[in-house]
Amino acid sequence: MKISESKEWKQLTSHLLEDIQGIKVGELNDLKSRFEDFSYEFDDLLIDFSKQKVTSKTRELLLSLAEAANLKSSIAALSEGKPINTTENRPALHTACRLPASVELVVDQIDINLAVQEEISKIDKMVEKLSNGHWRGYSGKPIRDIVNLGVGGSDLGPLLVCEALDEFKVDYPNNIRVHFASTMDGSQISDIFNTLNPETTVFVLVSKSFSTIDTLSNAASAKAWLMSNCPNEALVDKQHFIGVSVSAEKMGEWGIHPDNQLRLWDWVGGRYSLWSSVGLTIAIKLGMENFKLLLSGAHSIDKHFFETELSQNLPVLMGLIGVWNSNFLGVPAQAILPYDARLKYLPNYLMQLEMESNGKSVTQGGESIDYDSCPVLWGEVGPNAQHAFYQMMHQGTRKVTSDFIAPIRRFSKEDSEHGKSLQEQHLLTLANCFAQSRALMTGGSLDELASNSSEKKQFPNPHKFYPGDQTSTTILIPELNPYTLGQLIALYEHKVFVMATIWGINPFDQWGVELGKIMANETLSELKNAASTEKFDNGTNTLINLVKEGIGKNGKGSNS
Ligand SMILES: O=P(O)(O)OC[C@H]1O[C@H](O)[C@H](O)[C@@H](O)[C@@H]1O
Repeated sequence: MKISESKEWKQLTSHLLEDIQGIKVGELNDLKSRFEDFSYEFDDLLIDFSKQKVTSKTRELLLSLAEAANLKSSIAALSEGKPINTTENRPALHTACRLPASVELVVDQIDINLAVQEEISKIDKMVEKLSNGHWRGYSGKPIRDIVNLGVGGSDLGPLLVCEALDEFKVDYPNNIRVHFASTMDGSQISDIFNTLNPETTVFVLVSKSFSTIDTLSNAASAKAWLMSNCPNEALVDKQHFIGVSVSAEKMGEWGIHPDNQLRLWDWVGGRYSLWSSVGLTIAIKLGMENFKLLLSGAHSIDKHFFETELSQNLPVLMGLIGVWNSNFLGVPAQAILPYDARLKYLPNYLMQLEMESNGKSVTQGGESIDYDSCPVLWGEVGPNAQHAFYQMMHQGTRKVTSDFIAPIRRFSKEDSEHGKSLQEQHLLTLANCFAQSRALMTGGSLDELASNSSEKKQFPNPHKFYPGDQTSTTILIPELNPYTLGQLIALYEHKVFVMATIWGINPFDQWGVELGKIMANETLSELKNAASTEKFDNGTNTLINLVKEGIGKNGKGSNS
């Protein structure tokens, strides 16, 4: 039975019609105990749902929906390593990558934490060798630059963490820096070639499958760059390339030396993999201690998710409210708004996490669903987004729900003038964060606000009127550090799982990305073929033929 046919789903629909429709979220927030009733804490992390359009009854009915969808047993299946990724017949065990070393996790009679810990020691050794200057390039100089070549899940997680925690980077004597190149178009990798020294650069080829053309094409260019400086391929491979993949065979075929291979398992999904050897660049930049703190922050959320009753379980509540917004309130979009520029890659990271996991329209059993799944997610650092797309959120026609994310503490108190000024800037940022969620909720008229009058005008200027009634969740972390960032990311991972479970879909496969890859291969052979093509649709054929004919080569828009 589809979840939309359940009694609990129907009760939510009736609740919407009878109790919620016509109510504005701002009216709910007028109740004195609102914050107390709808905010939750775990460790020092606080989630405030008071600006969501939910009442106690909504919460109660959503929790019943979770029971009806067997959420509890699904959470147990996730934690125990049952093969819940049914289309690929394997477990989803990213949580195993952040287990404390002393804990056993036996799956199919094997303690998989042994394999995890073995890989962590290999990472540790590599970090040590790089940091003490013993890893040397072809000319004997110590390595200074590490370039992560990967895309999607093999790029976004390490990129997010390395950028967000830059202040925690290790001050190596040889001043090691990490860089990222993901796009197949060559722009990023050519910047790397223009700025780094081949003698002191190591490339980390991160690809779970080791067959992703984006990464392999960047890797091929990297090898060509190195070999134009040192024609000894074996030496280049040994001193300048590390591989991270499920397939030792493919890494070997490419030329990755066995000592430089880090292992990944098919039970770690790409977009859930930053906790594994995929996080090598994180460990290099932040050091092993911080990498382990990141893992333990995530593990604290795993324990909370696996062990806490549904009504007090943060990812469960986040997921259920997400379902309520998508399926009952009909909110099609979700904005991710970190009020801290260090989290600038969080929106991109969550776009992949949520939309690649839950952007599906069939159940685990292959049946079409008759309700919406993943909303459209997008985002930007909040203060910048205020000057860009908030206009649409305040006065556009679309419903949007937002996550406002901010650290409570930022700059430590310093007596210097600029220290005080930075403190002020942090307060200014928090003020904007809280004001924007309030403004989205209450709306109002600019004229009335400007005149400080509580009197409502009968005909407010429509251009200066804000309808309000946009919902949001506020997530506050005490401060941004490896532990709290681990918590934040794990929170979202489990929220995605909760939503998938309610919708009955598999969040761990991504068949939707395959068709385009096949078509790109066919298109490439046509582009390379000198004769004009008629193989595809008229529009596509024309685009291909235009490129072959070199249209626009001598016009004003060309400088080649
Ligand atoms: O790690 P790889 O096998 O190279 O995959 C890299 C990425 O590309 C795929 O097409 C998927 O869309 C992503 O889920 C994946 O993270």
